[in-house]
Amino acid sequence: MIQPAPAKLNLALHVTGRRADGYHLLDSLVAFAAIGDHVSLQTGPAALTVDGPFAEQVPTDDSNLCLRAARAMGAEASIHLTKNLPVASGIGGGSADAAAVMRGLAAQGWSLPDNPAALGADIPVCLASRPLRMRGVGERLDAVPPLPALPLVLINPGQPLATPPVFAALSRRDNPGLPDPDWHDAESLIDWLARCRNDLQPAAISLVPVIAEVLAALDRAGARLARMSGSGATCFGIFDSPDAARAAADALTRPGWWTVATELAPLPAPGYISTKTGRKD
Ligand SMILES: C[C@](O)(CO)[C@H](O)COP(=O)(O)OP(=O)(O)OC[C@H]1O[C@@H](n2ccc(N)nc2=O)[C@H](O)[C@@H]1O
Ligand SMILES: Nc1ncnc2c1ncn2[C@@H]1O[C@H](COP(=O)(O)OP(=O)(O)OP(=O)(O)O)[C@@H](O)[C@H]1O
Repeated sequence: MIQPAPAKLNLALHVTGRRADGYHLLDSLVAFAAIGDHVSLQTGPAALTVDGPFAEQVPTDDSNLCLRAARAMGAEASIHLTKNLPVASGIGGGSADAAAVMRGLAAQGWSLPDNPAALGADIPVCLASRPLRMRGVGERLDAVPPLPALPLVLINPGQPLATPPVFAALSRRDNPGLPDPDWHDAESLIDWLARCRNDLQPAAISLVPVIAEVLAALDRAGARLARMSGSGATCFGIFDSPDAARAAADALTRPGWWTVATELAPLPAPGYISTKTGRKD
């Protein structure tokens, strides 16, 4: 059984506070791209094999989030991961993989872990794998108006960036939350997004300055809006048409950069999981 593990995009991400345990309170519009990793699962002794363009950057020992997800469900599974997404890149690769394993095992009758977020703050939203407003430290998920088709270019400049140092480099942690979700087409969504930010972006640029170059390159290539996702370093640009996105991706190919033209993922197929209820849709 093959499960998609689509790339997570924080189209907007506001940091609104910090809990006593050091985790940050977020308010984020999260969506998923039509590109991602894949996991396939077979019953059998716990094992992991990995292929794909970024296979060499992924740990294959017990620390791999695929194996940790299976273990958290008490399941024995032989897992094959195709790693198409850059690692430590702000698009949730490891969380998407773990969520895909959980979805696959749940479809085979295993129960989801009591607290999927224990493996990563992004796992609840990746389990749902549909556009949502994410709040708290990732556990509060609310529906949003349907998102329009969005032609996208994703660029990762080839420098892995771990999440904790980006949060640590924040200069403010008490920013206002997102404006009320209010869009009905691509134009109104872009207008709404332009009123939002990624509060982690300046902190990430202070650690990996090439992120600013990626954003400027997306702007120059005609992006209607260019922004970093998550804790970086991957950035996305929104374009007027799939042709414009493809042309920009061709023009923005640089040695060491991962550049892809894509779009938002279609809504999840039957079988995806709502974490609030733990039921299959
Ligand atoms: C930045 C986001 O990608 C936005 O979607 C996520 O909030 C991060 O999700 P994630 O990578 O699954 O994060 P985790 O593996 O749970 O946390 C990694 C580290 O990031 C910091 N962290 C993470 C999430 C959060 N709300 N506040 C934090 O301060 C903590 O130092 C934590 O130890
Ligand atoms: N299946 C996996 N895929 C990617 N990374 C994994 C996996 N399992 C464990 N890891 C480890 O998790 C770390 C974070 O990787 P990941 O790609 O999830 O980060 P990220 O893209 O920054 O995620 P986020 O958007 O949630 O911040 C990596 O340094 C890697 O060593």
